Amino acid sequence: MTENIQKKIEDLRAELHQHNFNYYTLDGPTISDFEFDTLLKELQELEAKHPEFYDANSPTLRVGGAVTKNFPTVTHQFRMYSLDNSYDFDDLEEWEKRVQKTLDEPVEFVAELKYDGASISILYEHGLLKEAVTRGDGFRGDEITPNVKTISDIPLQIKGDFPDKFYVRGEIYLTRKNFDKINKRREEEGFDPFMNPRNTASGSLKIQDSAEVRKRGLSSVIYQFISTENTATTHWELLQQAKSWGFRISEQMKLCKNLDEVKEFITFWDIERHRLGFDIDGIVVKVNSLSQQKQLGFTAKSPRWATAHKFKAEKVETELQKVTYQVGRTGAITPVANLKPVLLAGTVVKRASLHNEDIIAKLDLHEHDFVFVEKGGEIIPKIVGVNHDKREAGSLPIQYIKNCPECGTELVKVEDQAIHFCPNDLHCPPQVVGRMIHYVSRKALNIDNLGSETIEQLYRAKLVENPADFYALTKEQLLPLERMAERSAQNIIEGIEKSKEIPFEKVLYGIGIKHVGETVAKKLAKNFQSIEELKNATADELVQVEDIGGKIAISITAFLQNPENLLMLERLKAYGVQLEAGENTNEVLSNTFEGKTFLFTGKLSLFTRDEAEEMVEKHGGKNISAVSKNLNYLVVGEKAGSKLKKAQEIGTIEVLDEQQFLDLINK
Ligand SMILES: NC(=O)c1ccc[n+]([C@@H]2O[C@H](COP(=O)([O-])OP(=O)(O)OC[C@H]3O[C@@H](n4cnc5c(N)ncnc54)[C@H](O)[C@@H]3O)[C@@H](O)[C@H]2O)c1
Ligand SMILES: [Zn+2]
Repeated sequence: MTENIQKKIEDLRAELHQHNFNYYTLDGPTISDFEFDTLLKELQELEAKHPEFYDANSPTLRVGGAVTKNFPTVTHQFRMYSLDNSYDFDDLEEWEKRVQKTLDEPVEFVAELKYDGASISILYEHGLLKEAVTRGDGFRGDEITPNVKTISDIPLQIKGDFPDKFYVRGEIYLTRKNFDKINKRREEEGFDPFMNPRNTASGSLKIQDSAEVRKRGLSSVIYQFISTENTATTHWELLQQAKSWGFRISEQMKLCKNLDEVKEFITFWDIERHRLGFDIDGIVVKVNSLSQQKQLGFTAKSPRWATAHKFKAEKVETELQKVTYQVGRTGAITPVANLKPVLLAGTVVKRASLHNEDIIAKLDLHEHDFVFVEKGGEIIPKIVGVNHDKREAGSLPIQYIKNCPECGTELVKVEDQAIHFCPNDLHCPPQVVGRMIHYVSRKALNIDNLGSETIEQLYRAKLVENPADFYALTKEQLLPLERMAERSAQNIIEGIEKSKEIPFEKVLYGIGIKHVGETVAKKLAKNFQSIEELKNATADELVQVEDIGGKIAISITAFLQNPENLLMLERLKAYGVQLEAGENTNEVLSNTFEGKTFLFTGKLSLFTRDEAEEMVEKHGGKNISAVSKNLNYLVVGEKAGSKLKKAQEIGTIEVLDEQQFLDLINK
């Protein structure tokens, strides 16, 4: 019997460790928070009954995250804790009773939204942002200062009368609007969309390139202020002070005289949260008085002076009417469940994404099943289960389609992805239209008077089939289109004409080579002076360029070998579109570095990474992206990590500091 219990405890610990890893390190949880919390609670109860199986490493006693090898590790001066949580009011009342019992005096609470993102601790010294660190394992975290500095509502310097040294703690999160924007861009660039704002926010903070982090549009909210100086006596006041010094605090906090007021706040936001522009997963309740907080103290994992009341994802049952399939502009197929309309989380839901074939199989979905639909962290509702009791005898399992619903081409399934694609990228209607929409988009050829609707009309009227056709359009052809006025037709023609001045790198992005996003296009244009040069490059040569891996290289060569694409490029060139780099983007100053490869790592202080790479190129060298035997020089800034170690192991790579690099140029 005890053996069984010990095994049960150990299995639960192992399982929870794995989920922590999926959630914190991979940003890809495989179960819902509710399921996770239920397992954790089960373990907690078993451990309480069986103290003989105590283990300091148990997930019940430790914060779930970890430090990574990708950033410098920093030890927290003040530990970062987790929060006890629960899904019902009984537990909240229990918590209040314990608090009252310890304090034996009136207690005030602050109720706050529990923002669903990633926590951060930021150190300020003399009013300047000094260091930003993730929670990690609670004792030590990843130092991600450059990434946090890109977040626009986090002040780099503050004004007022504040302690010389203090920490603010807060949550970094993504608004739904910015989350949608990111996914739209990913779709345009041929990547899978991200799952939900929380994982995307957390993942964004771990990107190595802070310019890329900036593009994500992260937000912050500060919910704790820590210093050794006493500037206030309550948590509430501290936050108001923080606000006056320039920090963003939540607009929805409430000071509560008693638990009933807390409950009111919780009940209100359980409904109203759907109208916020961001995700919350519950309400945090804190004891307001700082001296009372001190008296209450901490358990191994959480403060006793705070607790979280979490919201359950709403779940409803409805009937599956049929499964249809959408073809995206990149050719990706998305199965969609069409549902009998049902009210869920404040909106009427008629459709739910089924993501891919594997998910349909895992659900074992049959025609006309009654399904459970949930709106959790994801924006789009998802089907989480089937009510087997209501399944009609003899109903058939859903069969995934074999051919493209738009053009009939047989679908392909990419090896390492669960998704099906229509490979007919040049003639499948949504893909043809998608490519033209991409071509005129702001970051490509920027023909802003030409909207997607007009492009669809032009395509239906058989006036355009690929970007080169735009340049043959006349005003007379545009005028008969629906809702087309003389003036807008004129603007479109002028916009098309003006796009001939758009530089090569943007054209490269615009022609829609799969996996060639903005950054890759820039790198390509830097390394290859014209489309001709690019055509002549082999896949091996392409992968020498930083940021270009095998998958991208193959996609580029395939694109540039296709006769239809070549014809389109010929025509674009004939119309005067820039298919060569302009002058002096790549002037060569010397050939000092000819045949030599460089890589920069760590925090650079004499120049930025972009400047450094440009210097290498201007002196005839090449930048590569990984440490290998092909690398000649590794230039290291402050806090260089794994790349330096690897270079030292290889042994043939010369390691330079920034000054030595400059000296090398001048030699
Ligand atoms: N689905 C999974 O596989 C999986 C795995 C691990 C963890 N989880 C989820 O994460 C939870 C554990 O994570 P945790 O330790 O970060 O606890 P938590 O997320 O439940 O609570 C602590 C965190 O809340 C955040 N927070 C947001 N608003 C706040 C506010 N106003 N005041 C204070 N803190 C605020 C802070 O970042 C803090 O670190 C689990 O209970 C589970 O729900 C899920
Ligand atoms: Zn198709």
